[in-house]
Amino acid sequence: MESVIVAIDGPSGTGKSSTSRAVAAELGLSYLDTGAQYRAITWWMLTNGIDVDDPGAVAAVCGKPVIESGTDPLAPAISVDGADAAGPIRTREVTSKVSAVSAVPEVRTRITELQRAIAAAAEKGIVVEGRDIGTTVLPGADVKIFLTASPEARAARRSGELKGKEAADLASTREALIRRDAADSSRKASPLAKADDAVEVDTTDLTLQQVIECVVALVEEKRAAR
Ligand SMILES: Nc1ncnc2c1ncn2[C@@H]1O[C@H](COP(=O)(O)OP(=O)(O)O)[C@@H](O)[C@H]1O
Ligand SMILES: Nc1ccn([C@H]2C[C@H](O)[C@@H](COP(=O)(O)OP(=O)(O)O)O2)c(=O)n1
Repeated sequence: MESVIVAIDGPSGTGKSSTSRAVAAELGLSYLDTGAQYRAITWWMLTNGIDVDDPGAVAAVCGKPVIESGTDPLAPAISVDGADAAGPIRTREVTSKVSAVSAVPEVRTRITELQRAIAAAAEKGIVVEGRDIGTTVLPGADVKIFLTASPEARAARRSGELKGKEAADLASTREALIRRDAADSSRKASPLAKADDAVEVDTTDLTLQQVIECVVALVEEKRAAR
C-alpha cells in the first residue's frame, strides 16, 4: 500500500496527541509529536541558562541541542543530547515558556527541517501533529485535520491530567491555555492556523473514540480514492 501522510493541527487540549497516536497505531503508520520537539528545545534552553525571552539569544544557540524523536505510536519517545526528555518537557515551567521559544524563526526553521526528514523516512506513512503541519511543514499532506473544542472542554481535559503539586484549578488552567493559544496564533513565523484544505472537526461533544473513527474514515476514504 502507498504511504500516506496525515497532518493533525489545532490548539491545546483538542485531542491531537491521543487521536494521532491511536490513528497511527490502528493504520500501522509512524507518529510524530512536533509539540514535544518544541518543548524539548525549550527545556534545553532553560537547563542551559539561556534567556528564553531574548529571541537573539535563543536563535544563537538553537542549533546546538541534538533532538531525537521516536516514531512508534505505542511508545512515544523524545531525547535531548541522548538523555530521555519525556518527563521534563511536560513541566509547567516548560509549558509557560514554549510559545516564546517556538516563535523564534531560527528555531522553527531548524525544527521544521527535522520534521520533514522524519516524515520523508517513514516508509508506510506518518501521522504528524502540531500547529503548522498542514500549512507549512507538510503542505502536500494527503489528509489534513484541524481539531477544535470549546475552551471549557479543553481546560477540563487538561486539568484532569495534572497531578499533585502541578495541579491547578480549572480557571487558571483555562487562562493559561487561552494565553498560549493566542501567542501561538498571533506569532509571525508559521502561526497556529487551519489550512484552507483541512477538515475541521469540533471535538467538544465527541468522545475520543468518535474522533479517532472520524479521522480513520477520512484516511481510508482518501486511500480508496487513489
Ligand atoms: N474527545 C475527547 N473527549 C474527552 N477527552 C478527550 C478527548 N480527546 C482527548 N481527550 C483527553 O484530553 C486530554 C488532552 O488530549 P491531548 O490528546 O493531549 O490533546 P492535545 O494534543 O491537542 O493537546 C487527554 O487527557 C485526553 O485523554
Ligand atoms: N507544530 C508546532 C507544534 C507545537 N508548537 C509549539 C506551540 C505550543 O504551545 C507548544 C507545545 O505544543 P504541544 O502540542 O506539546 O502542546 P499541548 O500538548 O497542546 O499542551 O509548542 C509549535 O509552535 N508548532
